Formats: sequence, C-alpha cells, structure tokens
Amino acid sequence: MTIVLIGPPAAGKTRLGKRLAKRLGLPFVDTDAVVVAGHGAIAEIFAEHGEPYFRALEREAVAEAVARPGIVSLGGGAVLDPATQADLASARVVLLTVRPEAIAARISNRKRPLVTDLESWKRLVAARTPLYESLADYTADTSTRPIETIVEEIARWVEAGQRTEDGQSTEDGQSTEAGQSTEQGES
Ligand SMILES: Nc1ncnc2c1ncn2[C@@H]1O[C@H](COP(=O)(O)OP(=O)(O)OP(=O)(O)O)[C@@H](O)[C@H]1O
Ligand SMILES: O=C(O)C1=C[C@@H](O)[C@@H](O)[C@H](O)C1
Ligand SMILES: [Mg+2]
Repeated sequence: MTIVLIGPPAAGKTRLGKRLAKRLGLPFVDTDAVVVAGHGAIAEIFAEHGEPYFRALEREAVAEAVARPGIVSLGGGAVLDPATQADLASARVVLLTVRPEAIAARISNRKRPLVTDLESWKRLVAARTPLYESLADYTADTSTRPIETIVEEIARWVEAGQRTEDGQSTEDGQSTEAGQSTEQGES
C-alpha cells in the first residue's frame, strides 16, 4: 500500500509523514528530500535553474516514490503535474490542511522560494485548494492538534481501509476499492 500526503507548504507533510511511517511500520520517502539529496537546496535550484527545472526533478522523485509501498510526503506543488495526478489515482491520498492563523510560525525560514510571507502562502493555497481537495481520499487539519493525535487518526483510517479491502476481497483475490470511502459519497 502506498499512502501519499499532500497539501500546502508547511501543513506538516514531512513531519507527520515520518511519524506515520513509524506508527504503521512502513518505509518513508519525502520527495523534497530526495531532490535535495541529489541536487542541493531547493531555493538554490529555483534561483539557478528556475521552477520548471525543479518541477522536472520533482516529478522524477515522485514517480519513483509512489511506485513503491510506503508513506510518501510530497512537496506542496508536486500535485500540479498531471502525471502525478494520474499516479495518485491508485494511491491512498491524505490531504493535510492548516489554517492561516497557524501558519505564520511555520514559514519563518527561507527554505520555500514560493512562500515568502503569509500573503503569498494564502494566495498559493487559495489557487490550489480545489486541486488538493479533488485528489484527497481523507483530510486532516493540522492547525491546533498535537502531531501524535493527527498521526493516530490517519493511521486508524489507513488500517480501517486495509481491513475493508481484506474483508471484501473477491474470489480471485482481487480486492475492491471499498476503503476509498470519500469517492462513494452521495452528491
Ligand atoms: N501539528 C503540528 N503542530 C505544530 N507544528 C507543526 C505541526 N505539523 C508541522 N508543524 C511544524 O510546521 C513546520 C512545517 O512542517 P513540515 O515541514 O512537515 O511541512 P510540509 O507540509 O512538509 O511543508 P513543505 O510543503 O514546505 O514541504 C515545521 O516547523 C513543523 O515542525
Ligand atoms: O508549494 C510548492 O510549490 C513548493 C513546496 C515545497 O515543498 C517545495 O517543493 C518547493 O519549495 C515548492
Ligand atoms: Mg515537506
């Protein structure tokens, strides 16, 4: 199973992803960290080569990460790539959200070239929210609750989905997608 964490910059994808991986006993990959390990600091990649170059490196890291079982934390803008959007259709996707009031303290460092202050964060999040929501199977807000509580909530959702899949396996051993509950919502 591949669980992918998406969401705005500083929503907590990296920090929560690590803890969730530990809790579920799965490997962890952070695609920003993969790019940094191979090519250096993100701010420098943006400054020297521009955003499209970064996005291409990011796409490579995402394609490799989501092809394996584990917890994958994406960079905030990775979902803009149509190939990544397609990959996420076969993963369990958790959207982490955070309210603007909680974000100020989290974006004070200079690691994020697209987010220089609260206003730029708000603009970016407003533009991306419909996309984030359309890709998500489960959403958890990280604004106020302790990380352990959020991790436990997501872990239980993952485990419940796993049990549903096991319980509803068809005779040829193929599991149904009954665990992906938000896609079955009434409209
Ligand atoms: N639930 C939480 N409560 C308080 N602080 C948190 C919580 N989750 C994350 N943080 C803090 O917010 C900051 C951003 O977290 P993190 O780097 O995990 O975000 P991210 O979603 O991975 O961001 P990016 O898109 O830039 O990779 C960190 O300083 C982290 O310690
Ligand atoms: O939201 C974004 O577009 C980004 C978020 C970070 O995780 C990094 O991937 C990079 O700073 C771009
Ligand atoms: Mg991160």
